[in-house]
Amino acid sequence: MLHTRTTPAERRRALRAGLASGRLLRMPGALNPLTARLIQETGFDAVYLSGAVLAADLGLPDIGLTTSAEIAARAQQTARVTDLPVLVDADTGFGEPMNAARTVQLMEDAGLAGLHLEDQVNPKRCGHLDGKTVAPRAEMVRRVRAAVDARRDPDFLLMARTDARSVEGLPAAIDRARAYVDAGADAIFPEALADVSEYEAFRAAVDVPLLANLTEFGKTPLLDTATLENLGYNIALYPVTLLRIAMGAVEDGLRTLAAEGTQKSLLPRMQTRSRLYELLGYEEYAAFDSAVFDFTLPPGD
Ligand SMILES: C[C@](O)(C(=O)O)[C@H](CC(=O)O)C(=O)O
Ligand SMILES: [Mg+2]
Repeated sequence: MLHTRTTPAERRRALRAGLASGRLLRMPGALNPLTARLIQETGFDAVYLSGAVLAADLGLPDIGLTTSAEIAARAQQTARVTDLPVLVDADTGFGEPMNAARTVQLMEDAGLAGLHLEDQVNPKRCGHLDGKTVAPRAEMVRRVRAAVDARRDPDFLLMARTDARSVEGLPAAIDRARAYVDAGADAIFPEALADVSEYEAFRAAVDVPLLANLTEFGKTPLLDTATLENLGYNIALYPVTLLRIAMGAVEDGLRTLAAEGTQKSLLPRMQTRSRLYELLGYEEYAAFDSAVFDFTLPPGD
C-alpha cells in the first residue's frame, strides 16, 4: 500500500551494498511507476529510468530535448512507489558542469539512488547510433567533478558513462574511464562495447563497478546474466526492453481491434482487472476506508 516503506537513504545504501557484493544486479528500465512495481514484484534488484524511454514516452527522440526538471519529476513519481533503488539516466547533465551539479541535487531530492552522466556533447544521441561526438576528456572531467562536489548524500551513486568506444576506440575509452574514476566517479558505464573481449578489457582496466548495457537492436551482443557474472560485471541493464515489449503488444492489439471490431480475441493477452488491483495493493486501501474495496470480481477478470 502506497508502496514504499523505505527511505531514499536506505535504498542508496542497498545499491551500494549490492555493488560491493560482487553479485550481478539486474536492472530493467521502467516505463512508468506502475511497471516499477512489477519490476520489484518479479524479483529484480533495481529499477532504471532510461532517457530514451522518458523521451519516447513524450513522443520525442532521445536527443536531449527533455529537461532535468521534467526527468526529476517523473523519477520522483517512480521512486515513491518502489522499495528498490532507482538509477536515472541524466544524459550529459543537461548543459555545462553547473547544470550537471544542479541535476545531481534535483535527482537526490527526487529520492533516487544514483545517476549516470555521459561524455557526449549536446545534442546527444543514443549511444548505439553512429556519428556521435564526445566532449574533450578534460571537459567531462569537469562535469564529473561538478557532480561529485554537488552531491550531499555520499551514498548517492555517481556513474560516468563513456561513449568514446565507437568514436575514439577502445584504448581511449578505457583511458577516459580511468580519468573519470580519478575525478570521483563511483562506477563506469562503458557504452556500445562490441564483443566479450572488450568487456574483459574494461574489467581488467577499471576497478570500480561496471554496468553492461544490454539494449536491443544495438551494437552490443545480448550477453546473458551468467556470462556477465563471469566477466565480473556488476549491473545488467535492460533499458528499453519493457518499452519495446509493451509497444509491440500495443501495436498488435490496436491492429487486431481495428480488424476484428472487438477486443475479445485479445483478452487472454491482457493483464486482468484482478491482477492489476493486486499489483496496486487495492484491497489494502480498505484499511483507510472499508468502502473503497467492497466488490467481488467474476472468476477470470
Ligand atoms: C541506455 C540509454 O542511454 C537509454 O536512454 O536508455 C540508451 C538506450 C537505447 O537507446 O537503446 C543508449 O544506450 O544510449
Ligand atoms: Mg540515454
